[in-house]
Amino acid sequence: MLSHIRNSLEEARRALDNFIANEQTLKNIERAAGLLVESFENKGKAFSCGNGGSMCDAMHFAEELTGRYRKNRPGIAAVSISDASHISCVANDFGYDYIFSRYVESHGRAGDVLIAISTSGKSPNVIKAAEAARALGVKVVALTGKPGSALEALADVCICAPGGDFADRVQELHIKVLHILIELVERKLSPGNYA
Ligand SMILES: O=C(CO)[C@@H](O)[C@H](O)[C@H](O)[C@H](O)COP(=O)(O)O
Ligand SMILES: [Zn+2]
Repeated sequence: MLSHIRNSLEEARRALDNFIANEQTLKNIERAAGLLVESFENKGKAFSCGNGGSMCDAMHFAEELTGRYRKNRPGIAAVSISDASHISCVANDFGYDYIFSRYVESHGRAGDVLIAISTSGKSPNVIKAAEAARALGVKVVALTGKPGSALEALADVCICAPGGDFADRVQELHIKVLHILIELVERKLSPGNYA
């Protein structure tokens, strides 16, 4: 048991070390934060979506913008596409592949930002959301695993977080990226919190 615990933590440390060492990745995080800040400053909003653990990440991201991250400040317009009644209706009537894109089509406006999260970069519903966003002029920030995915090809900015053959290490990097994005947005929109 102990060796599995140690191995898992060391694997996570290696994934994080490799991630930090990629200068382009850090620049992409900076660019993604810039897109979010520009959108919020112009009365835009952020959507976030993903499947399974990535839906939890999408929810986590949005609630810390509308609610609270480190310190109190005015709410910021962000919504995760996770309403169960919407998802059950669209999945039932149109198909699971459309659960996110239909929402983006309903609420998306040019200048908004979609945070599209998929560890494989292959989930059809996340890809369709990115396609719907592009068609509307909504900027796409993709969080994926290995570089070269279909989702990356649709993104204005892609933050690739390679983490091996499984989703878990990738997701652990994604939540770090999401927290950094929130912090960068807060630093820009509520600088007093970081004085
Ligand atoms: O959280 C995990 C695995 O850590 C799973 O629930 C995982 O999110 C699901 O298998 C997703 O369906 C994977 O989708 P994606 O990341 O490839 O788009
Ligand atoms: Zn958090």
